[in-house]
Amino acid sequence: MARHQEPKTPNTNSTIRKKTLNVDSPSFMPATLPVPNKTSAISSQAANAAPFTPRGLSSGTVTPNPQSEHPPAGFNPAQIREFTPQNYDVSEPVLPTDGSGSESHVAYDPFQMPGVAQTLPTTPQYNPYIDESANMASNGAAYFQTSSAFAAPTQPLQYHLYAPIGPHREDLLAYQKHAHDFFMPEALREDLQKKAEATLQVMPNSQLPNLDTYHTLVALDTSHRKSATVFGYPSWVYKATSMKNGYMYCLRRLEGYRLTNERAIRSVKDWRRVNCGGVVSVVDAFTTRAFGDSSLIFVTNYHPLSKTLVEHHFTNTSRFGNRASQTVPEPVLWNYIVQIASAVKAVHSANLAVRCMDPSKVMVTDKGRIRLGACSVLDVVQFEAQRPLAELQQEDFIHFGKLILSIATNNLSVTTTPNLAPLVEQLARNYSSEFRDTVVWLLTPAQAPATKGVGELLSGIATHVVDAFDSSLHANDTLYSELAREVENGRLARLLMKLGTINERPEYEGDVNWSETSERYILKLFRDYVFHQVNAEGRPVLDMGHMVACLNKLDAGSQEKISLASRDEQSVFVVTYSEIKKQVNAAWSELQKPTRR
Ligand SMILES: Nc1ncnc2c1ncn2[C@@H]1O[C@H](COP(=O)(O)OP(=O)(O)OP(=O)(O)O)[C@@H](O)[C@H]1O
Repeated sequence: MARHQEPKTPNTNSTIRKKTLNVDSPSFMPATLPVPNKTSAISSQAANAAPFTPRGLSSGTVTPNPQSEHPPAGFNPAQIREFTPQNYDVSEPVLPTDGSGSESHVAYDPFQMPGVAQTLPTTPQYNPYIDESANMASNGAAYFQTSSAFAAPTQPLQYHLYAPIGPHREDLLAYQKHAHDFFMPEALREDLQKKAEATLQVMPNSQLPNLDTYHTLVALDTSHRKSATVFGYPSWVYKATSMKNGYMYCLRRLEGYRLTNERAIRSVKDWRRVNCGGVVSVVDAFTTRAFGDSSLIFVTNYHPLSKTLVEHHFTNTSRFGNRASQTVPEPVLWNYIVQIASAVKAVHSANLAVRCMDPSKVMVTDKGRIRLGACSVLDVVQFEAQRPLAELQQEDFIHFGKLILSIATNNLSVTTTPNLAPLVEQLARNYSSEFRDTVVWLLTPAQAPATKGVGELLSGIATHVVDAFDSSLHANDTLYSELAREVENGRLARLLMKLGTINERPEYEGDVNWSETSERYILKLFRDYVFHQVNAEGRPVLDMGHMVACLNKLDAGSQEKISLASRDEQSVFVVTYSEIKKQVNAAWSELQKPTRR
């Protein structure tokens, strides 16, 4: 532990002797304030305690002497209920900025909106952010514009109040907060971290070649068995890094494919126009001999840790934790139907056809989120067939129906079953007639010359589209609230980095006591105040809410005062967050200075 030196000229308001500082320490109440009339409730200890009168508030020097102010033995401020907590002490005196030391008792209500105050035009409001407003006048004008249309003066944003953005389901009281209320939910954080890890994963001693501008290939196939049923060629899937931009992409390799017509591969560029949340975006296609054969490569967006519908519903345990059951719930299937219908709409509007909707080529990229994963492949591979677009688009509805039927009946051979009637009948056991009718509609070809359109499908399932839209709005709200919480993290991280470079610095420009002297000493005590407090039993206070609140107030430079006790408990400095902020910035600037020669 570092030695403690008393500062030579600390920038403080007052100094008193004090026994213990803990998180419940009350703010001092100047003797001139009216004493609350609570005689019946006052404890004997509090009644006997000498009223604290701050001395030399404006002197700015430390005089650790006053024996008369030493509290009686056994004095425990934590037991005194009558003291007002430090946060937003409405009776806290406001020190004049001229440093005269005289006190004026302007009641400050931080929740009083200026526009609401009746007496506003005549009574000057105490502005706790006076420093910030000065700064904003110079460099924040673009962000905090004052509209002359409103008569009431605007107040700067109260950063440290840390407003939680709703909607909130739980009706919790203000104090009912846990550490996780301040941070991202564990499940979401874990999911994002796992995805980042998967994205950055590399294969040591990989024998896989570099392809065109793609390097660091990692195989994504979990089985070594390859069937050619879907595309007519065995296919392999890799994750790769682009040399051009450093992003990861998914490469699908069709083994043994020989390109005979250049126009076949050019058809892929039409797929770049399709921008839909239900389709894995197609980026490029090229041929290569890097694998020792003639292979066709499709480049698509990479969705880390995604699974195919087969892996998700037809294997024992899915990535999202639920045991794959024999019957997939109907709401899940409606959700799939809505998402695929939206994808089909986007593809058909781009004058293309999906063509491949095999369950092994539809990706589950997140909980309840699916994407068509192998678009454009059959356009190239079956280019020579030159089938009319209208015919392919009509066929999409049948592929769609077979996909849903396959998941609903837990049967992977639907695509090769000639007679689907028994499987359709099976739907009646577990699903509504509306669901069954929708599947039948998809599977039944239109009587020529009539054609089916995706608009017709969407109006038929409109109520389910609205349900899916509503749950999407809820999911969006939830993520937005999470985002709002995380917004604060960047500021706190910067502040912690600054404090980390200053606190306990072993040496600066030959001065081994640099971090312990002058205003840096206050920063050391501030760190103790934020992170090293103990409760009445001497146990560490691990209240993250306290830490987050302190750092936010420091970042905002609040005028709220706190008392910082020296480690030997002989001195206490009463300082505002605003002063500590100036000290952090001063020490940080000093560290940034060029080296003295
Ligand atoms: N765009 C993508 N982003 C991330 N992972 C993907 C992407 N496309 C496919 N994958 C993953 O690659 C793996 C292999 O995909 P593939 O299409 O080969 O499925 P498969 O079940 O092996 O089918 P088949 O037997 O027809 O090859 C799957 O786990 C799938 O989740």
